[in-house]
Amino acid sequence: MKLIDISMTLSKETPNWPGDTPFHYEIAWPMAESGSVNVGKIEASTHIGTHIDAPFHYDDAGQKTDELDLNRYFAKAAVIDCTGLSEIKKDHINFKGEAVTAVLFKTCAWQNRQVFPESIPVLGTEVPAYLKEQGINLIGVDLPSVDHLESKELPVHHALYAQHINILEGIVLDEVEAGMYQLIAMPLKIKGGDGSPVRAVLISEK
Ligand SMILES: N[C@@H](CC(=O)c1ccccc1NC=O)C(=O)O
Ligand SMILES: [Zn+2]
Ligand SMILES: [Zn+2]
Repeated sequence: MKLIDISMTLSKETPNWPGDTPFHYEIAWPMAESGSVNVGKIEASTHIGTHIDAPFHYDDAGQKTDELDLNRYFAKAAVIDCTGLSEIKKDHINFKGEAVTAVLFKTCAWQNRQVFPESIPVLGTEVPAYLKEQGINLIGVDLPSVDHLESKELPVHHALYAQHINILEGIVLDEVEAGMYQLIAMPLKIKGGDGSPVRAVLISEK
């Protein structure tokens, strides 16, 4: 069994959404003071690095992070190569496989993870309904958002939500071949949360 880590490293270099809270880690209580242990503390946006959006992120009445169904984040996943596309259309989504519930889009459009990208590819408006028909309840992107970065209406977030499809963002798929995998990307159990960083991994089916 081969585990493939598809998570971003969290550090002060991890780019945050413009204006949002950057990642910060420090040792709040060093061994020299506590006498026995180093104890760290962290501060960050819940939308930093590799993370999931809880529906509460885009709907006041939506599910919170601690209310999410974890089965969605332990899923048979198809990685689809969309490298070079500026809009991902229904026709690009061709996976074969039984019981696939997650689709991960490999765009390779966010190459330098030290900086926030200027523009990113997005999903076509017909894609969410099509994915729902295929039994998909989670999508993942190797990008900081599923919508255009300057969008305030977040039409793709809402179109996915209308089809009860959850969102995973900021995965790293550069070295991952298109194909079938088992995905594990568990959110933290943050009470009332709007999202959560995750440690996302794939297990190769080969
Ligand atoms: N939709 C993005 C985050 C996002 O839109 C955002 C994050 C922090 C501050 C503002 C944001 N969006 C709109 O102004 C995401 O899900 O990570
Ligand atoms: Zn997010
Ligand atoms: Zn999002």
